[in-house]
Amino acid sequence: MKDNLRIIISGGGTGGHIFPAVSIANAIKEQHPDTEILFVGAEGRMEMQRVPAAGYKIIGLPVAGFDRKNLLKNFSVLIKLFRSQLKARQIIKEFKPHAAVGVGGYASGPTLKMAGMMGIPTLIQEQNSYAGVTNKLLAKKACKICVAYEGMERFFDKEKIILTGNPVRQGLLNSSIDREKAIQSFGLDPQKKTILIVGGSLGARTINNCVMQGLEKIKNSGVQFIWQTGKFYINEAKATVAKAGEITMLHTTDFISDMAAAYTAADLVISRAGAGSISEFCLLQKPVILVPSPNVAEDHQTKNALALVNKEAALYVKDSEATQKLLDLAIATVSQPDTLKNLSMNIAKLAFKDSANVIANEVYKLAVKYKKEHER
Ligand SMILES: CC(=O)N[C@H]1[C@@H](OP(=O)(O)OP(=O)(O)OC[C@H]2O[C@@H](n3ccc(=O)[nH]c3=O)[C@H](O)[C@@H]2O)O[C@H](CO)[C@@H](O)[C@@H]1O
Repeated sequence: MKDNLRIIISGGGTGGHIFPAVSIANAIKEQHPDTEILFVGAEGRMEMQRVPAAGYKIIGLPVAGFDRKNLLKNFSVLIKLFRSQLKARQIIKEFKPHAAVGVGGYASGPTLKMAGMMGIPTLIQEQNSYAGVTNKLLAKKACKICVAYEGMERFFDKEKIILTGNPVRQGLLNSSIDREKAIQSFGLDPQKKTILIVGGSLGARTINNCVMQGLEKIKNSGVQFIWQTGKFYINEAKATVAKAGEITMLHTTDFISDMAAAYTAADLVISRAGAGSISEFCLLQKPVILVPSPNVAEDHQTKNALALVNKEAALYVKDSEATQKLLDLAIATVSQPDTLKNLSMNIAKLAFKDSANVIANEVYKLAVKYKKEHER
C-alpha cells in the first residue's frame, strides 16, 4: 500500500454522477493498475449498489440534501452534513489519498471540502452545461475542473477548466453484441424496428405517462419498444400494461443493467436530456428524441438538449407537449431511414472520444505531484 498511488472518488445520487465516476476509475486502473481507488458515496443512495457492482470499494457518508420546501427539516440535514465532514476527514486520514475527484451529488461536498482543507489536490468533473451547487462551492479550492460544455467560465476560473466531455462507461463503447442478439436479450423480434424509451437513471413521470396512455397506439404501431420506467414507477407501469392485455412488442423494466445491449437494439431512442445520456448518444451515434426534464436546476436539461437540437443532431419535444406528440413522432420517425441517418451523422460530430482517459491523466498528474512533494 505504501508505494501505490491512492485516489478518492466521491459523489453520486443518480446515474448521471455515478457512471462518469466509475468510468474515470476504470481509466485510472487501466493506465496505472497499481493505483488504489476508494469511492465515498451517500448512505442509502444508488452508488452504494452500483459502485461495488462495478468492482470498487465504497464507504457511505450520512449526508442528505437540503429540503428547500420544508426549512425546519434542514436542522437534521445540517447535523448530517457535520457528521459527514467528520467521517470524510477520518476516511482521508486513514486512506491517505494523493488526490480526490468529485463528480457532483451530495457526498462529494463534504469529501472534497475536507480533502481541500487537508491539502489534498482536488479535481471536479461537471457533467452539465449549468454548474451544480456543490461543484460551484468546491471550485475555489479545486486544482482542475473538467467540463463537458463550452462557456463554463461563467461559473469557474478559466485557468482551471479543461474541456474533456463526459466520461462514458467503457463497457458501452467496447461492447461486441450484435443487433439480433441484443434484441433477443429483451425477448423481442429482430425483424422489427425497435424504440428504446429511457427516463434517465431514475425514470421520468411524463415519459411513462405517454407510454401508459399510448398502449393502444403501441399495439397497432408495428414497432416494438424497450421501456425503462425507473424504480419508482415500475409497479404502476406493470399494472397498467397487465390491464391492457398482452402486448408482445413491449418490454417493460425498472432499470436496464446492460445499456450496451439496449442501445444496440434501438433504431431510435426517446430520452430525458441528462448530460450522461447525451454523451452516450453522441458516442454511439444514436438517433434520439429528447424530452428535457423541467424539474432540474436552472432548466439545465433544456440547455443540454438545445445544444444538440440547434445542430440538427436530435429531435426535441417539450415535456408539456409530450402527451400529445411524443409517441406519434417516434413511431413516424423510426420508419424514416433518411431522418435516422442524418440524426446519427450529426450527433456523432458532437462526441468527445477520450474523455475518461484525459481526466484520468489529469488526476494522475495531480497525485504524482502531491506524492513527490509530500513523501520523500
Ligand atoms: C433528474 C435529474 O436530476 N437528472 C440529472 C441526472 O440525470 P441522470 O442520473 O438521469 O443521468 P444521465 O442522464 O446523465 O445518465 C443516466 C445514466 O444512467 C444510465 N442508465 C439509465 C437507465 C437505465 O435503465 N440504465 C442505465 O444504466 C445511462 O446509460 C446513463 O449512463 O444527472 C445528470 C448529469 O449530472 C443531469 O444532467 C440530469 O439533469
